[in-house]
Amino acid sequence: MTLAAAARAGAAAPPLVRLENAGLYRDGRWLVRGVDLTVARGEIVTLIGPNGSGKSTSAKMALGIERPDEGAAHRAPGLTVGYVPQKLAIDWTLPLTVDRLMRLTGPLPAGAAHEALERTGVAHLVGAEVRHLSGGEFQRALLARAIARKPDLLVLDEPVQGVDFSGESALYELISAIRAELGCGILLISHDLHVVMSATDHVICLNGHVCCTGAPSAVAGSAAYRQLFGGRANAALAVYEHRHDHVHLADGRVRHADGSITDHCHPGDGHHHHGHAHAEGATETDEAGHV
Ligand SMILES: Nc1ncnc2c1ncn2[C@@H]1O[C@H](COP(=O)(O)OP(=O)(O)OP(=O)(O)O)[C@@H](O)[C@H]1O
Repeated sequence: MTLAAAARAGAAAPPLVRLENAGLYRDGRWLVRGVDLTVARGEIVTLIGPNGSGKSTSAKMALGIERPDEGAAHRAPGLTVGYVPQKLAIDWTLPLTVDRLMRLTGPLPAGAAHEALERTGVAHLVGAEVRHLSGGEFQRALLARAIARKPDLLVLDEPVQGVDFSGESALYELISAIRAELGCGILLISHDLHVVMSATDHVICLNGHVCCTGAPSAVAGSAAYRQLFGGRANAALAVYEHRHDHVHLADGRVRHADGSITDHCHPGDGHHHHGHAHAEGATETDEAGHV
């Protein structure tokens, strides 16, 4: 049964794509190994990890661009995919309009290019030269190109690169809205831990292998994740610590949101307004595991 037929029949959505213990071996080494991931319709799954940790490689195995040397990659029959690659092989010295960019990989139904460009907010740039676009406009044009055929699965490799901070959140909001409208699944690769952690359903943290995986709050609280990202992890973690307005220090004392340190904390002492996490023997750095 095709995906569309399954949806019409109201059948439980099968995974759009699944990697099982997948690994890719090149030039005498494993680029990545042991990757398990599943993306279902309506779900945003995010791959995070340092440079060279195998994020793009894993996405390419999921897409079928690279074939795993061990493990397996499964895609739903008839799956349609929209892909925003991290790098585009474009000759920037040649003229290329946005309209032409939309059709580089094949013809589009009448109106589809306009509709997609409209959805991503850059329809007015249809005749513009791609090389003249700002970072944000370019990413929106690439996103339009990826959604123009209304894919079942969107694979977005660093979709906010070259976009400033305020533009980033607008773009992530747009991506979430598109997920809801198209009902597609999204496999997202991102460096923006802070934003990603609040925008995704499931996080897979890679470092040549799966270092940790789960709901964003669980991954953010894991020691492996914090070791990998250090200070940046703490910033991302702040998203999940909004209920925590104090920290239990290793020596048993309590540091409050206003910076003051007391021997104990009491619900009525005015320092905090919500419940708090008592972490047995927890230090400042692993307290988040108790969110
Ligand atoms: N086709 C290939 N042949 C050989 N090595 C490759 C190939 N593709 C990627 N690599 C290497 O595999 C490793 C993982 O690359 P990958 O692009 O998956 O990392 P990434 O996590 O997406 O990194 P980044 O955040 O820098 O984009 C890197 O060391 C890269 O140089």
